[in-house]
Amino acid sequence: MSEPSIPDLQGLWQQVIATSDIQNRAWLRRTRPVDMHGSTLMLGVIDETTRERIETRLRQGLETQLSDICGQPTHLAVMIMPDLVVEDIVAPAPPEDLPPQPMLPRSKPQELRLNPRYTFESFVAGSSNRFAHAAAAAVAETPGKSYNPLMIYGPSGLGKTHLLHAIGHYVSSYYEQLRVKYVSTEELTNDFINAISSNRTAEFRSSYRDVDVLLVDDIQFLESKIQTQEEFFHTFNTLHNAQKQIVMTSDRPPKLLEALEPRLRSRFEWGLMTDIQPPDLETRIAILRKKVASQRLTAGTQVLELIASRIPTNIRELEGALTRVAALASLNQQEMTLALAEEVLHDLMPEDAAPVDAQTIMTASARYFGISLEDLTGPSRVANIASARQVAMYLCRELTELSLPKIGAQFGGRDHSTVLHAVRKIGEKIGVDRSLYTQVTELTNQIKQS
Ligand SMILES: Nc1ncnc2c1ncn2[C@@H]1O[C@H](COP(=O)(O)OP(=O)(O)OP(=O)(O)O)[C@@H](O)[C@H]1O
Repeated sequence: MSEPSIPDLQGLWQQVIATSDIQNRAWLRRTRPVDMHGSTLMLGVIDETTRERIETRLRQGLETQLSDICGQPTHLAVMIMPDLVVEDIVAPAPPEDLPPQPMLPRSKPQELRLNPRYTFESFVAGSSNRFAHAAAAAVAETPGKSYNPLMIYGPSGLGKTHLLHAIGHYVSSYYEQLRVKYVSTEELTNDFINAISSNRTAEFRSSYRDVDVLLVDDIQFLESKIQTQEEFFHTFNTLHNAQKQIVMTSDRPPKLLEALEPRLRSRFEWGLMTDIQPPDLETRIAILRKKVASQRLTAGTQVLELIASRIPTNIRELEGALTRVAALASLNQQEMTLALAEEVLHDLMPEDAAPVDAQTIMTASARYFGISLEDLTGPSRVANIASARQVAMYLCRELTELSLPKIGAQFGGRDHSTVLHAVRKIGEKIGVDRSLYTQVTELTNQIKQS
């Protein structure tokens, strides 16, 4: 290979940045190619933190990418150059009011109430979601500048919320000055109703309009809520006029949100609409593989293939099945074998099982645990009642397509974070508490057969 001249080097490095995973790009913008010696690219970085990141986490992937582009094995030599000018390799440009370099990642999921697991890093892109993933990544990189609004739609459990949270994490990590707000449409509606009843609409407005990125989940729940639609219409206009980013998810494309005001529907179609389809088998296996790695589990390819082939559509169910297989393996202190996976899947997915609703799960749970439905949905914190309630919430999340706020509403108007806590707790506990595992399995069977 003849050595590329310096301008070519910039082009080469931009190609590398463009084909890197989104979560790495902010780091790569803190670098600049300086020279090429033989097959070694000298890379300048602005500080020690960036050097360390590249040396410990990114080097291998970057060298593979470089070698692919150059057509021969190519290596990196990284050096700190504090005076490095990095603006001109930033593409596309960040919003004007930002400094040219991204801030160091910082995490504020607590304030934002984002699920820390829902990041771009943990999202598997495949043919069914590639476009939505790329659009979300573009919006996260340059909020308000690429597609506005961005609307991601598709059936339940396919990663829409995951992508919305990933945008929130990315923007709040790399653009310190930008204010991000994430809400479910149920919360938005409740906030609005509370604001009206307590005469605090001005506060409501500023909390939704003084933001740079507004992320609204499950916008289909605005249907038929005339007053909230009216309010959201003005919020939308204010933000859009100010080039603030709006991202929404929905279970349907805007044109099928029939009970939505036409002027709102048409605004939702202004920017980019992108759907997510059920993942193909390979993507499902890749998702399982990623989950196994992140939870430090061990499972052979055959086991993952079996789970992925049995659960063809909903990714939440896919994860639920893996959790159960892992739980039984842990209880039995054995590997996740094919036989064990078969056993769990047989219980979880009997042939011809009809879809179940929350009411069925709640009635069956109350009966199974010998408590009343009132207790299940009431305020009691007595241990056996609270535990039954958590199991019922867990099963509602696993076996239905209801969102966390909707499940909370079924259980006496509880907050979505209470449901999330229950789902996580039961998911973890079934791996260490055999009697709980048995209860959850028996109850699932009863629900599926009812
Ligand atoms: N491509 C993916 N890679 C990794 N995990 C995924 C992917 N898609 C979905 N998941 C996981 O599947 C689960 C369900 O996804 P999510 O809650 O985002 O679905 P959704 O489309 O928003 O569904 P709903 O409309 O019911 O809220 C989550 O735990 C999410 O992390």
